[in-house]
Amino acid sequence: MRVEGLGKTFAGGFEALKDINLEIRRGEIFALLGPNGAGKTTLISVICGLVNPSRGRVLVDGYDNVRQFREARARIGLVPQELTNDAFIKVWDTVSFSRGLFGKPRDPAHIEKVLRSLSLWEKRNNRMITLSGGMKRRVLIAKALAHEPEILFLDEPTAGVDVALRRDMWEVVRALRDSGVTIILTTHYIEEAEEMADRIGVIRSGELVLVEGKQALMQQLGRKELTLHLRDPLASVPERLARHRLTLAEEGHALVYAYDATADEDDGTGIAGLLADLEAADIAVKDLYTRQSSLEEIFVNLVKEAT
Ligand SMILES: Nc1ncnc2c1ncn2[C@@H]1O[C@H](COP(=O)(O)OP(=O)(O)OP(=O)(O)O)[C@@H](O)[C@H]1O
Repeated sequence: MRVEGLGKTFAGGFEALKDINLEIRRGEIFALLGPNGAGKTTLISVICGLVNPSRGRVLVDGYDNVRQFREARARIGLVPQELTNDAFIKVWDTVSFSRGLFGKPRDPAHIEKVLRSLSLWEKRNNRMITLSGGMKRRVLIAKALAHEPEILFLDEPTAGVDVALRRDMWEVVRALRDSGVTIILTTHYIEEAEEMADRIGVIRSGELVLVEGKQALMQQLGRKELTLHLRDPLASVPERLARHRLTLAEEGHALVYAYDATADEDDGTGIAGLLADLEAADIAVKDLYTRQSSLEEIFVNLVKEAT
C-alpha cells in the first residue's frame, strides 16, 4: 500500500495531515504511534475511504482508493477504535452481514474459520449484548475479516483491555499476520509496538516524523548502559580508564559506562577492554548490571526533539 503526498485540511482550516508519504509492505505489522490528536485516526480514515483527502492519493494493491474505491476497499478491513455493535444482533449474523456489505457471496465456511480463530465459535448464537467487552472487540475483528481483506487496520485494538486479554489479542494479530494479512495498528502502548511491530511510524501534529524498522530503531537510538558497583568508592575516574567513556555515580560508589551494543570493539574500548583495564587498575567490582533504552524512552525523546 502506498500513501503519496497525503494531506487533510478540515473545514475550518485545521491541517490534520501534512504531506504524508508512506509505503506499507505486504505481510508486515506496522505500528503507528503518536500522541493524542496527532492524526493517526485521520490517516487511517483517509486510507479506508471514510474521510476525503485534501491532497495526495492512496494506492491499495495498485488501486487508487478514490477512483477505484471498490477494488481498494475490498482489500481493506477496519477495526474501529470505538465499539460499534448492534446490541440485539447475534454474533454470526453481524459477521455474515459485514461480508455481504462488500458484495461477497455467502461463505459459511469462511465465517466459521474466522469465528473459530478468534475463539468466538461457541458464542456464535449469542446476542452482542450478552458478550463481555473483550469478546465484543474480537467480534469487531471478525467483522473486519469477514470479506477476506488483505490489509487489516486496527485502531487502538487494546485500548481499555486488561493485560491478559491484551496478550491474547497480540496472539490473534500475529496469527493473522502469519496467515498473510498485512496489519497496520495504532497504539498508545509503546509496549505493544515493541512487542508486535516489524516497523514503526511516529506521527506528530499531522507529520510523519519517523518510519523505521523496530530493530534498527532500537539499535540506532537505544543506548546501552553498564553500571559497575565498586567495592571501594573513587574520588574521580582514574587516568588509566580515561579512554573509556565513564562517569562516576552514587557518590563514587558506581561507574557508569554508556556504549553502543552494536559498535566495533576492536580498539579495546568495548566492555572486554574496560573490564581488563579495571583489573589492571586494581579496582574491585562488587556487582554490575546493564540496561538498554526501551522504545518508550526513544519515543519520548523523539517527540521532545520534534517540539
Ligand atoms: N471532522 C473533523 N473536523 C475537524 N477537526 C478534526 C476532525 N476530525 C479530527 N479532527 C482533528 O484532527 C486532529 C487529529 O485527530 P485524530 O483523531 O486523527 O488524532 P489521533 O492521532 O487519532 O488521536 P487519538 O490518539 O486521541 O485517537 C485533532 O486535532 C482533531 O481534533
